[in-house]
Amino acid sequence: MTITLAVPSKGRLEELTRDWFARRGLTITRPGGARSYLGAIEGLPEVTVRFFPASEIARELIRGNIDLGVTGRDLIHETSEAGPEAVEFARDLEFGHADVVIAVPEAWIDVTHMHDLADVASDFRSRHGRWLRIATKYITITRQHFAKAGIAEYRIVESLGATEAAPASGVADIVVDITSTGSTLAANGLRVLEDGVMLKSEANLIVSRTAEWTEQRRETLNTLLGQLQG
Ligand SMILES: Nc1ncnc2c1ncn2[C@@H]1O[C@H](COP(=O)(O)OP(=O)(O)OP(=O)(O)O)[C@@H](O)[C@H]1O
Ligand SMILES: O=P(O)(O)OC[C@H]1O[C@H](OP(=O)(O)OP(=O)(O)O)[C@H](O)[C@@H]1O
Repeated sequence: MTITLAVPSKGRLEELTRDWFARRGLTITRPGGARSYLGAIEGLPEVTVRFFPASEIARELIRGNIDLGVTGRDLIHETSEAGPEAVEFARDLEFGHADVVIAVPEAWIDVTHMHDLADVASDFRSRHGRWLRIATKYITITRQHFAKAGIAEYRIVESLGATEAAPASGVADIVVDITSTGSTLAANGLRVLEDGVMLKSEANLIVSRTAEWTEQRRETLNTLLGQLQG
């Protein structure tokens, strides 16, 4: 029985995913070229490969529309609070490492930890006449983390790109974003809080728990996972 494997269609994860499979003897082909969204694995006709953006892979795994896929752990957590329960993280692929972090302007010298930020947030409105603004595309993760930290006095400014520029341009006060080398944050005069790592992420081979797993389809999955061992 056929199962569907979703592979990132572009960006940093695409080539690394193909390399990872190739090192385990499995060649992912894309016969229609870079604009085609359908592929295959040589020698495994029961696996259909589909190419999607990494964020769509997360969404469709959670919904059960695809059976397994490669995407970043952060995107599963961000897509829905229930995301992590809807999937099984089957293999850490050991690339795409990055942390979702809270960063503040370097000039905020007294703000080094979340409890300092809580103080800033609670005073912000009386001092500045508005709520503390957080620029991010990680809305779900931010809400969850701030709720756990007991911080409710803030506003999210949704950012779809160049998040780190938001404080300097006056669009927001602080940011929640993904970082690996830290150079983008540093270049924009931002510093990660000492307890400001909200999530550690990496590329992962992820199995949907909500897909329809008949015995035969589970067998195909196990054959594929067996080939990817080691
Ligand atoms: N600097 C980085 N270093 C390593 N991994 C990163 C970095 N930035 C993002 N990632 C990871 O890459 C994945 C996102 O890939 P990509 O940006 O291709 O996503 P996408 O949803 O396809 O993109 P787009 O937003 O352009 O549609 C996420 O899982 C994220 O954790
Ligand atoms: O900590 P760093 O190594 O500086 O990486 C962080 C940056 O990477 C991502 O952006 P993007 O997808 O544009 O990646 P790019 O910076 O690699 O182009 C992310 O949104 C950060 O802006």
